[in-house]
Amino acid sequence: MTTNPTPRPDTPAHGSVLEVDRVVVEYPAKGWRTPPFRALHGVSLDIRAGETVGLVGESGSGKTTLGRAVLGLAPVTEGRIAYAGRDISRLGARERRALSDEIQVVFQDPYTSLNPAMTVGDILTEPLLVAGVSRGAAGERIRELLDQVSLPADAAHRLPREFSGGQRQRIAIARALCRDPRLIVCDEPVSALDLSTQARVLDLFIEIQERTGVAYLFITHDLSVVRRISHRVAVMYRGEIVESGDTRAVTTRPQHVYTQRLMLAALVPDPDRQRDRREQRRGLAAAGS
Ligand SMILES: Nc1ncnc2c1ncn2[C@@H]1O[C@H](COP(=O)(O)OP(=O)(O)OP(=O)(O)O)[C@@H](O)[C@H]1O
Repeated sequence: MTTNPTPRPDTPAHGSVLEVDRVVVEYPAKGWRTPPFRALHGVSLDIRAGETVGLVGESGSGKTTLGRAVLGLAPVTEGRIAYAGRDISRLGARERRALSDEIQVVFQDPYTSLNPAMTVGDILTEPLLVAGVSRGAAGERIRELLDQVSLPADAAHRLPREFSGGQRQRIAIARALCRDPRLIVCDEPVSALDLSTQARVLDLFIEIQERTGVAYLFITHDLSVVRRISHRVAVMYRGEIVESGDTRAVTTRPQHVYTQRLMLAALVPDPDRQRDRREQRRGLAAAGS
């Protein structure tokens, strides 16, 4: 991250919002000759109220699968996932829908996660009406939500395609906030954004958390993002959490050989990121001139 090096506050000392206890996820076999694919091998993790836990690891290590298991979108074969002390590992569709007041998601791609045919107002109204909020109260809430994510009130009348990637991600965040969730699964929510937009959207996540006390399971492959946003970090490798702890400790003194490799890989300059940084520096120079 380029801006705002302020460290995250201390880990909040509240009870667990989410407890993942030795969870195994197996995806069904593709054919009768192949066995089911075990994507998670007994993963344990907890997230406290108001806390951000970053989940890092290489592609295919199981980060999204864990997020999907929390959301009830991947089958929990063994183990238990508890939300506020209640087992949510194997809920029926109706119970799961009721839980969407409490657990929400922001996906990676702001270009596909919003219905292109709906105005922003309709996108935000839908979950409110489903929750039984009146149209009048929904209108008021939408103005409040747009203000919270720093979008103008007239955004409600426009379509997603009329917004930039960063603005679309703000709309997705507003949608996630509609029903005051206590936990948001954020699956690579800034990966599709350029560096300066990433920094602003991360600041928005942090500001919302400080105001509402929402907790984040923050999935990312980017260590600079995890350092910026997470109180604690868990490192995944081949379906297991191989190391976890305070972000600063894990990222400055990694103990597991895989985490050490991940840190070393992050030091190798990435041509796309260098180009981003050059463009950002040019933009800042132009703005200052
Ligand atoms: N629906 C599915 N059916 C079968 N296998 C799957 C399914 N979804 C994911 N997998 C497999 O599970 C493993 C973990 O995938 P997952 O998407 O959770 O990893 P990830 O760490 O999030 O990767 P990325 O960073 O690339 O998104 C991979 O081997 C993947 O191929």
